[in-house]
Amino acid sequence: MPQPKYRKIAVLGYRSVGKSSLTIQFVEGQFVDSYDPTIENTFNKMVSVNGQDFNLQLVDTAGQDEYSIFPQSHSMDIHGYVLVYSVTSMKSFEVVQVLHDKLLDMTIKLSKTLEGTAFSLSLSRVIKPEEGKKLADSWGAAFMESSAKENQTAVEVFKRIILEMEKVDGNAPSEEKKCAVM
Ligand SMILES: Nc1nc2c(ncn2[C@@H]2O[C@H](COP(=O)(O)OP(=O)(O)OP(=O)(O)O)[C@@H](O)[C@H]2O)c(=O)[nH]1
Repeated sequence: MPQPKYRKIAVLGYRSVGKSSLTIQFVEGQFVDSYDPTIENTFNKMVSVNGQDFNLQLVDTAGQDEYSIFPQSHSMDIHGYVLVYSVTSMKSFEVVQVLHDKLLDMTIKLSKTLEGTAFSLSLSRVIKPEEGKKLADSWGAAFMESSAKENQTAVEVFKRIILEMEKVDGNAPSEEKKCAVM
């Protein structure tokens, strides 16, 4: 069995888009209904993807807007980024684009996924899935929509970023096998 690979992932986005809920759903398997603005939280989780164990360190960052000064720490020792917007907030969709530009200014090789938190509120949806997909394609990033209420979609988000990081490392899997979360 190969040694676990250590990977650090930052979850970025505008305020109140569900970064913490998504991260906690993945790490603890529960949905947090209350809103408590994050300063910064770090979580650890072991996952196995395609027979390789990953020791993940997840940095749930404070919500940012276009005027926030991008913390230097968010560009150091990070292997992958999950950029989160809410499908119900145009502002959050604009902010991920600003954050992506800031990341590009700081880092050369980026693994990233764009993540639309779906909030299961299709009535108040303002960003169509096609728009998210188009933006992610223009970045060369993976794209998905998920709900922090559903464990499976939260797991899927982090599995995708692991696969993106593997691609950047030149370890593109020949075929998708399985993902186990421990
Ligand atoms: N219905 C629903 N509510 C969600 C979902 N994700 C997050 N929420 C709610 O949205 C609110 C904000 O979620 P957080 O996870 O705290 O958002 P955040 O992006 O971490 O916020 P900041 O720390 O301010 O940046 C909370 O009340 C959550 O319960 C979701 O997928 N569905």
